[in-house]
Amino acid sequence: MTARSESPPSGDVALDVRDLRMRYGTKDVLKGVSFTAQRGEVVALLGPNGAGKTTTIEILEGFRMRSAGEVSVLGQDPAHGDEAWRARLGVVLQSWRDHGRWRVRDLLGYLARFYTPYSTAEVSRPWDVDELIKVVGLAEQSRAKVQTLSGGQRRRLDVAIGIVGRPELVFLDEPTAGFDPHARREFHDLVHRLADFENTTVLLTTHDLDEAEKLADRILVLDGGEIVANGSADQLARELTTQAEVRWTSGGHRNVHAVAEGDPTEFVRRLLASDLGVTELEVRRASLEDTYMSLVHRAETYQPGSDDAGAARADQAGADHGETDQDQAGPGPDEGGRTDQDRAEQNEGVQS
Ligand SMILES: Nc1ncnc2c1ncn2[C@@H]1O[C@H](COP(=O)(O)OP(=O)(O)OP(=O)(O)O)[C@@H](O)[C@H]1O
Repeated sequence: MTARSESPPSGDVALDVRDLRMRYGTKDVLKGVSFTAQRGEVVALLGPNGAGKTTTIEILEGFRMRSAGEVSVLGQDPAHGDEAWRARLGVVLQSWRDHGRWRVRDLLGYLARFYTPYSTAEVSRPWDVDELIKVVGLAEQSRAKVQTLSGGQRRRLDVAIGIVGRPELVFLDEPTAGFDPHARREFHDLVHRLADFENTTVLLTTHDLDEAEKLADRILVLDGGEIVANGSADQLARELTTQAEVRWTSGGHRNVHAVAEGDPTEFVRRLLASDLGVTELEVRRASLEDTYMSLVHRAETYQPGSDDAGAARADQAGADHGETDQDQAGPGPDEGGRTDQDRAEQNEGVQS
């Protein structure tokens, strides 16, 4: 591993990842991933199955050796992290099935004791077990055997185990998989509490865009081995998909027009000024899900040298030129950039 070539991160930086690369055999899974996370920041790592999220987290936790790149986790290279450094981290893995015969409180109490030597003037370790049990919503199950817990309760226990040492940085790999909406909301409150009151940095992976939007200060989208987006949910929706959909009814037909770039106001103004007899006008901004899908789609179809790239571009061109009758009847020129899905919706709108 090379020495750090740039200045070390400031004390407010919990995670500093530069040009991280990971190769399994001949397969490059991470191709130069760079990002930082500040103390107290909640960062969500999104990406399709197999994008390399778990690999990234495992490298940052020190469980997996990277192929190349520079990584600093709480000021330490995880490849050389000692016990004292590890005590400052919390880890919640995807699945963990063990200690079934232990009772919830006994297990947490047992694990908590390992953190006592790592208590500092700034951070008192471990977490008081009874308080922690309340915080994660397991007070009623405190005396229950772990094997009797439901899936959601079990996941809460996983989280409790991950934070019992009052970590400064928590890695959560798909923490709410299997949660019901109530448990999910309680978990979100817990993450906010960790970040806001304990100044804990949280790096979580999720497939739930709604969750990423609600929880994360910043969203990283990993695809094709690279970070293809990095920003708040609002920034991603604003900067990456400027697309909006204008829907209206005229002459008994539903219509959809995708405004790919800029402000839909001008289109709407022309629409209303036209003699189309417009009713039920609705302007819908791209959601985070739209943004995410278009990002991943873009990253997957536009890889240089990929056999699919030409076909994908041809598809895109087809979509751009695939004007429907309704487009021609519309109030102005097509802003272009529609996807196949948009086109399908348009056709559906025209025919309905
Ligand atoms: N130990 C390993 N040996 C070889 N290949 C691996 C190994 N671990 C992961 N991979 C491969 O690396 C890629 C990234 O896997 P990873 O588990 O990091 O993705 P992920 O983004 O977490 O996926 P998911 O959303 O499905 O959990 C996948 O193609 C996977 O098959």
